Amino acid sequence: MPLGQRPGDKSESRYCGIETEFHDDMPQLLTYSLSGGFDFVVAPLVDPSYRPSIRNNNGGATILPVSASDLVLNPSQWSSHVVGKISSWIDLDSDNEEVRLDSEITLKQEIAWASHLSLQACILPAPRRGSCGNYARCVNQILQGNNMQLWLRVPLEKSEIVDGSTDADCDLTGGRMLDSWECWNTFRLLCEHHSQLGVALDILSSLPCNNSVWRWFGEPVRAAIVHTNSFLTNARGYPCLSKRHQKLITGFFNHSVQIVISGSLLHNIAGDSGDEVLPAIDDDSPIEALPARHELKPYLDYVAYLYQRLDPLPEQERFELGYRDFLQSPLQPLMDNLEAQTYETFEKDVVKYSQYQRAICKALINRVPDEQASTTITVLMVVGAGRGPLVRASLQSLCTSSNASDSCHDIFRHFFLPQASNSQLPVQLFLHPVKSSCCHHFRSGLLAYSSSTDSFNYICFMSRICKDVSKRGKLWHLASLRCFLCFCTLAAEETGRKLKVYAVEKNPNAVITLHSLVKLEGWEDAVTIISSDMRCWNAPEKADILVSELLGSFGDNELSPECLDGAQRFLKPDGISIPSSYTSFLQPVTATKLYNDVKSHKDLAHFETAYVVKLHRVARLAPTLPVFTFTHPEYSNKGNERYKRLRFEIPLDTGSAVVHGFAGYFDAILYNDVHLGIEPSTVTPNMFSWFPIFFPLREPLYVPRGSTIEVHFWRRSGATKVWYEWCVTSPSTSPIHNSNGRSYWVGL
Ligand SMILES: C[S@@+](CC[C@H](N)C(=O)[O-])C[C@H]1O[C@@H](n2cnc3c(N)ncnc32)[C@H](O)[C@@H]1O
Repeated sequence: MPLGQRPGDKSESRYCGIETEFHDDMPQLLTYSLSGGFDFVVAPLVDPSYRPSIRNNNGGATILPVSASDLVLNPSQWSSHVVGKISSWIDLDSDNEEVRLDSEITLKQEIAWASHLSLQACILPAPRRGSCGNYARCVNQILQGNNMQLWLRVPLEKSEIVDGSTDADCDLTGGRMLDSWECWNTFRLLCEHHSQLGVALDILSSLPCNNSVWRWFGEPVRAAIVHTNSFLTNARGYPCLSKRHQKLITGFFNHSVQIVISGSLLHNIAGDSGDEVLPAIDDDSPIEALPARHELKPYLDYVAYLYQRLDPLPEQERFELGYRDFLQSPLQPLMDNLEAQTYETFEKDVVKYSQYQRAICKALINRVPDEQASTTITVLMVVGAGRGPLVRASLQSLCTSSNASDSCHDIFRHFFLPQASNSQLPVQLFLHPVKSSCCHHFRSGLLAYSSSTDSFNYICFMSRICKDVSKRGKLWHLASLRCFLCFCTLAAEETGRKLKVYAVEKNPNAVITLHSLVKLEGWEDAVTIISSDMRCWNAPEKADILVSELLGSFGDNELSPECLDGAQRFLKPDGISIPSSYTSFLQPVTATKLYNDVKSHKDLAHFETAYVVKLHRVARLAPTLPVFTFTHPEYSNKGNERYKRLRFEIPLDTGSAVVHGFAGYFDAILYNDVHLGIEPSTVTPNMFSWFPIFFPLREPLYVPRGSTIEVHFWRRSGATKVWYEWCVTSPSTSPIHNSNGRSYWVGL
């Protein structure tokens, strides 16, 4: 039975398993575990006393001493409720040849039996020593001809450095263990990063430091085995986990990692009768219910409590679930014409347009003093207008371009946000009639701030107000002075600046929409539509303000610099560009899933291509560093080619790590203090127009503890295209990726 109902969560981490000993009555074992509330068992399939050589020497039975015939459960029960546990005694790198051979035979026999049962996964015991070459060879061989997932068991353990030891030392049983991640890394390297090889992490009572733990979130961790001796005891005698353990388990829930409880009952909970809930097995089950309470139920209950305590997934996260770690080709809005569907998605991002509107508003106020507001006409050109959202934002900024309106956004935030969830919010007599055209502005302003869980209430609230406006032609209000200001501001078209707008767009399909928008909104007097590439349009006059949104996930990667260089010809010498600058950022990441997806194409070109991707199962190994900055207008002759060398310091306590590539982001200054971007430390909240970009490496880069990663990035251009090249020179050297743009480029 799932741990709980978390709206939007359909991931594996809803299910919790239990590790069991060998039991020759599998149906009974399963019934006991499922009726105790667990969803699956991690169980040995073969009697642990079995040794192939002993059987052969004795000339004994040739059949495996398995826990049950395949017939005792049906195939869907085997595959949904049983994870096989390979015998823990096996030691494929033993110096003792008999043990080694027995181990190899047993491993193969057990996996063959698990495949026959259609199990989804088997857990492999942790390597017994640092040198695990033969173990890895056998597992690799099995992986080549089998669809089953194999999860290598590894303790989540990293001790301090012992004098005379090297980080690569790894002995999981002999007490010299320094970093279990090293052991995992060696094993998966030997198995060539096979996509069916995962990790089952043993969670012990003490945890290594945070940096080293978070490394694992870029690795294919499938299960976290939490031992009962990791649990503390609360005041009532029940098991609970330390704050750090809780945080870790929450991290696992958010990364689709399944929890498995292991060990024996260590908490004596007097008088706890606990109501039994029988599992909902919808399979055609021959299992007879055994209602005995499971002795580890208190541990399960605690894990379920942690799960149920999670916040529901925000609406945006839910919408983006399907995009997590899904590689997409970046858009090429210059070379290609975007489709209606793509514009539709852009236009839903109210936060983005709200930021633009704020920037335009501030620029208008700075450019035209109040006393000249009614006489000065500002020429504003939206270059790359698409279907018109920035034209709308520009015209709406008129309503907020009086000085009083400077604080309009703050008023929205401070006055409405705390009260909007109050469905009784009074709409009272308002001193100033509001034109219905302001209503749209007001709505988008509020929606821009409606990203909290209360968004539904905002919308309800707004629709009530809007209804009032349209019914009576004016809005009534008598609340606080701040609110009065706010409404005055919204109603202040007559005090706002005067604009003449040009909307320049090269996509003829979007131009059709622009024409109908202008007609629909009655903007014919204010807006002129130009169907042209901004780089070759001969403007009839010069612009005071040039507004564009030509940004990609990496800032300049949709060729904003080249387009705006072409457009600045028709910007007045003292004119303003919105955005005024943008900067790209990079950081090294462990991203096994992305690496495997790129590798699955089996060609070089995919390793030399940048992808747009909603990063999820990644470990960010160092803070971001800025890469390329472009400012507009740009009157120097420095051109748009760039080169940057970056040095990333991985915190010492992280330990060693593997880098599969670099995550890229951008931040743009729209105007003065108004910015927007996706760089993690300054990200614009609730904006969803851009996912990060990912630049892969052809070979995963092993980064020993305490080393620096030195990366080189180039932005290069030719007559028809722009492209990036990249390489690593420390701690080891990679080839230069995408030389001359042979695999990936953006068309001019
Ligand atoms: C990222 S979209 C943004 C569209 C719109 N501003 C929005 O926010 O929805 C970029 C738009 O710029 C247009 N565009 C790109 N390069 C252009 C150029 N050189 N001249 C004119 N339009 C261009 C594209 O066709 C596309 O409609």
